[in-house]
Amino acid sequence: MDARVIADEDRVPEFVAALGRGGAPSEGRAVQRILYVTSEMADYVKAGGLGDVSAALPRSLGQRYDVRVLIPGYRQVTSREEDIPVVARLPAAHGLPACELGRIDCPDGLTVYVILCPDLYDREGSPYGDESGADWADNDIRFGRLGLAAAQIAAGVPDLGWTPSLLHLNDWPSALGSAYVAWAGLQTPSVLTIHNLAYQGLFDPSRLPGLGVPDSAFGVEGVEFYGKLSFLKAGIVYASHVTTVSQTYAREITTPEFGCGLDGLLRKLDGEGRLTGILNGIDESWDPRTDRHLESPFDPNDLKGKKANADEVRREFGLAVSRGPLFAVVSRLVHQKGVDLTIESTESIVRQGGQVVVTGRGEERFERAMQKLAERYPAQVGVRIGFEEQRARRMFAGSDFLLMPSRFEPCGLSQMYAQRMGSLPIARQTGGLADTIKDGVTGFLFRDPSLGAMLSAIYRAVDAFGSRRKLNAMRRAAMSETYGWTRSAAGYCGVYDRALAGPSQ
Ligand SMILES: Nc1ncnc2c1ncn2[C@@H]1O[C@H](COP(=O)(O)OP(=O)(O)O[C@H]2O[C@H](CO)[C@@H](O)[C@H](O)[C@H]2O)[C@@H](O)[C@H]1O
Repeated sequence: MDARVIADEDRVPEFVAALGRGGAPSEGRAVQRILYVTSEMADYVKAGGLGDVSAALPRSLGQRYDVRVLIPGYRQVTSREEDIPVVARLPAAHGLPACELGRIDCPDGLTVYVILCPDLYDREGSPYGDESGADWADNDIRFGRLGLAAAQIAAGVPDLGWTPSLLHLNDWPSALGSAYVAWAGLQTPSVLTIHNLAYQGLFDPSRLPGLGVPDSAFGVEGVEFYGKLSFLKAGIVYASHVTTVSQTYAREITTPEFGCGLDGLLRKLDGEGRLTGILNGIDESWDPRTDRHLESPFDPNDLKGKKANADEVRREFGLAVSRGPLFAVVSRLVHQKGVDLTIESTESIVRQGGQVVVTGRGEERFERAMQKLAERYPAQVGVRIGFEEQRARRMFAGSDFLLMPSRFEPCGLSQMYAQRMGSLPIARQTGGLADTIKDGVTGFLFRDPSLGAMLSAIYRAVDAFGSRRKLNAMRRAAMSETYGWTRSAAGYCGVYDRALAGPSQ
């Protein structure tokens, strides 16, 4: 069945007006329908930046398209919503079980379809693993089911009354969706966004039959990656268009240094004009004038309130009262984020009269090393292992600087949140960090992933801290940067429209 034929027949010109946002589409023009497929959505569950993006981008695109979200029915979703009405049933295929499709209508008008399959999703833990951090052993089935559900919806599901014109897939957990579409002979175009190339969803080939991967697809031209099945590679091979979350990262991933073994394939895509970098935005709730989680509001023209937030953060982390600079770390504690460099630089920061507050969760060795620093310098270093957004907000608002020495960073959101809250990022010049921080104007960039390079950026920051005029000028510049979703949404519109127009465009 050609899903695009169905899409053109089913006109919904009243859609935008019904949402009360944007203008009505021009007379007689069909509103294209986008199914945004994701494994995280901050409304319900967030393990990292993908959750933020999935909550904001579909809403932002709602002015132009009829965008609906598809997510697995994790416990965090089903326990939050009273009764989720079942709107369709999706049949089993291969080793992937049958499931029901629920529908949630968010108060702001966004429709979220939920895959109701308690055996796969109703568990205590994160979307990807149990409470100890170990990946679920059946993640191939859990996320194969997500990709297949997307393709089944694209094929047209009886009773649903809605068939997407395009699938927008995100990262490896939904990437198999574009492969299922291709293997079923559907014409529905798909866009795959890579939020992090380092996570590829690799599985043993013994899993192929359960997922219904055709033998012919398991080769270098298809879904095989060094003898394993790669969900992400499947998405890259079969999607109509691939995007990633900054222009610099889009260039970087075509090189062996950042390409995680997929740079050859990505270079080919780039050569065909099928790889695009679109910077993420941040939503409007990140505003120090109105954020009710802060101790005191402030704005670029009146920064007095920032001090009250700093005092509160010091209290919360049990640090000594101080007039020195306060550095924050809000991060997954993993190699990508250069946490080892942060740990190594902390002693120097303390010697210069600074204090460091850390909130994060991740690899045990980094968690332990951070906690050791806090034990060694209890008045200067505070560490909270965990993930709590409100604390993160207070830290961005209260700190003077954010440490983000990422080894690679597809986009990065923390540095944008920090700037909006007047905290100047000290970051490596890579990926989205290079695209969102102006060195010496809104933050401090360094090139080499080395302690020496990071310390020289920290010295520059401490120096700026010594001049109230310079510091406040930089804070004002950082707070005035615009990182809204409008610009990003326009980028996705361009990509969608090209993919919808077909391969020859
Ligand atoms: N302990 C904690 N407590 C509270 N909040 C915490 C936290 N640890 C992290 N966060 C928050 O989680 C989010 C992390 O987003 P990032 O974009 O910085 O990184 P992540 O690597 O997860 O995302 C990947 O996807 C995103 C989205 O595309 C890309 O920006 C990024 O480069 C890519 O690596 C931010 O909202 C941050 O504030």
